[in-house]
Amino acid sequence: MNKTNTLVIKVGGALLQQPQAMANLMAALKSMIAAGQHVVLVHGGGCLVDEQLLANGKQTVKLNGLRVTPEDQIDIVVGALAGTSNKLLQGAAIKAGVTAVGMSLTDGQSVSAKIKAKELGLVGEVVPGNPAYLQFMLSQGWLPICSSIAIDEHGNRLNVNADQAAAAIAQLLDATLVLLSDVPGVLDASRSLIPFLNQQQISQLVSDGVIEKGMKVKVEAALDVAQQSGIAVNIASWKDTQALIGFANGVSLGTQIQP
Ligand SMILES: Nc1ncnc2c1ncn2[C@@H]1O[C@H](COP(=O)(O)OP(=O)(O)O)[C@@H](O)[C@H]1O
Ligand SMILES: CC(=O)N[C@@H](CCC(=O)OP(=O)(O)O)C(=O)O
Repeated sequence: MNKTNTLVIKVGGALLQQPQAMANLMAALKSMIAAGQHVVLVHGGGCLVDEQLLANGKQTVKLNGLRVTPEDQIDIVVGALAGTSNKLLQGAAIKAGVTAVGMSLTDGQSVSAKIKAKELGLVGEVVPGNPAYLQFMLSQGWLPICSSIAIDEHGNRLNVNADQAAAAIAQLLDATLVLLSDVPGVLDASRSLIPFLNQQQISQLVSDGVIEKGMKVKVEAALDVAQQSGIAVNIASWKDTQALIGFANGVSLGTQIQP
């Protein structure tokens, strides 16, 4: 664990379709917060975005794991991520007895954002900004629940990949980062869990096509944080909440991405 005793936990969107798993996660977070652990929850919601785009007759295009976000899709994306996904998680937190604050990336200038690349449309890249807003909430023992929607200096709403969003928040708070997904961690070509990965092994697995799509974005965000902070980043499943509690007490978890 890091020196600030802060854990940034990112959950992928598939969790939001499983109420029992959300309840289990919130119960685990409640016990961690009661034990004095500071926790920030950053969330995705890619599958809810998919559903809403489909319901509105829109096509989804992804480039290197990132959703191309044209202007005529941004209302739907913001609604699905900063609205439905954020409030589903806040509801689960409140039901579990956790004091939770729903927020998005640019609240209190926590991060600053700009358009990542013209061909991606309204997709943002973010860098750490001012930690004061998050630090205040953590000092109260509250759980900030942060969506991956940002706003740039021109007022444009931007869609940020949630793993990259969590990486920026972890850097902002000098925190330990855990990325929880619907798989036990990074899997090898025969679908076995890889316990440790360094930069060289990651490059090899990416060029072999074993790590691809959303996992490629995730592993690269994890490596970036690990190398900048010197603290390993773990990729694991949100299904095993006991393992998460164990991790807060020093037990290994999923795949460890090493600096
Ligand atoms: N080597 C790999 N190990 C595990 N999952 C992988 C790998 N390569 C690709 N994936 C895919 O990446 C997915 C996780 O990324 P993503 O869908 O973006 O998750 P999340 O929504 O949790 O961020 C897995 O469900 C799996 O389909
Ligand atoms: C630019 C970009 O790709 N944004 C993502 C944001 C949500 C996300 O990352 O959700 P998961 O963590 O559930 O995958 C998207 O639109 O799907």
